[in-house]
Amino acid sequence: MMLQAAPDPLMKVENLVVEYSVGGKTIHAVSDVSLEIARGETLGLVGESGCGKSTLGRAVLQLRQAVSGKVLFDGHDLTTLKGEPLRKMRRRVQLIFQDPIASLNPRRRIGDIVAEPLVIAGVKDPEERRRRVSDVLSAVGLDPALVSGRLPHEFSGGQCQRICIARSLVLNPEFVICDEPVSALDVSIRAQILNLLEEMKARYGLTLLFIAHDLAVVKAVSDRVAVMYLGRLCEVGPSEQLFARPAHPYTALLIEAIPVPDPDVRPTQSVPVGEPPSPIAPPSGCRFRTRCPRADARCASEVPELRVVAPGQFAACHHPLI
Ligand SMILES: Nc1ncnc2c1ncn2[C@@H]1O[C@H](COP(=O)(O)OP(=O)(O)OP(=O)(O)O)[C@@H](O)[C@H]1O
Repeated sequence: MMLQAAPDPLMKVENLVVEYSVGGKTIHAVSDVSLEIARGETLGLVGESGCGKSTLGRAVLQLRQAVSGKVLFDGHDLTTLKGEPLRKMRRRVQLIFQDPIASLNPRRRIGDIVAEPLVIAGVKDPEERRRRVSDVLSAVGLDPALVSGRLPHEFSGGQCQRICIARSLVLNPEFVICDEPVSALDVSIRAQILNLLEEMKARYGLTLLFIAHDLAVVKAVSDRVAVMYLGRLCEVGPSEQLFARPAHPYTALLIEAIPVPDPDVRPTQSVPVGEPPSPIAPPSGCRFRTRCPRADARCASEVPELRVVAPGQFAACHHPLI
């Protein structure tokens, strides 16, 4: 089923399937995922490590080829574009990575790093490049005169993430995929970077796909949230509504496991017991059934489709909680 987020979504993923082949075996990383992201929206994508979040993000950007399915950006199917038309489209879609320090070339100066997308995009006038780099560095809270001539190792993790954000915004993209943008950072500066992303979103009119395993972070920034388990979506809905009344047992367990700031209050339940099954041989029917307290025979034989459980909220579960 298609999940209608807006009459004219900026990004639309249809029945996307992405697999890896390792040692003759197939890893089912993303299986039949459909999603829509409205213009100006932040969609949070959550799930345990290895559930396919990054693979989905990379497949959206065409950094990983999908086995099947479509990725429609502003009406254009990116999976069918090649060469210059794809490069043109890609400039409108950018990615911010988890590890800011590792994603900056240690031998290049900050000014050149941030200017690189402009060079690749063919902005030939050095004066224009300097102006755009200076504008975007100021926007992310760095002084262009002080930082442009320096090397990445002279900056902290938080400052490096600011530089990465500047680099991703220098071409004025419309859509940005933030893949765990704060998980490698010190807890004390995570809020600053999240605030910066919010500010940049407003200033540049961005639409964001925000990938994270940390539900508290996703809750803070997302308009809607999509929950992924072992390559499939299990629930999608407006953020506040989904956190207040989760429908999928997996979402409920993830929410119950969010650490509470008060040390005397312990989470009532931990993240689902045990490790997720292997994506090489995912369980039949509902992939969550082997760890689900509500599973029965039907869950083993029938793949649950995403169905409406409340206005704007969808869950792929035979026994939803609401
Ligand atoms: N390049 C690759 N080659 C083979 N298998 C891969 C590759 N990248 C990811 N995988 C596998 O695909 C599955 C999905 O991985 P992915 O990194 O997309 O998940 P994730 O939810 O983003 O996890 P994490 O938060 O740990 O990055 C995992 O089983 C992973 O081991």
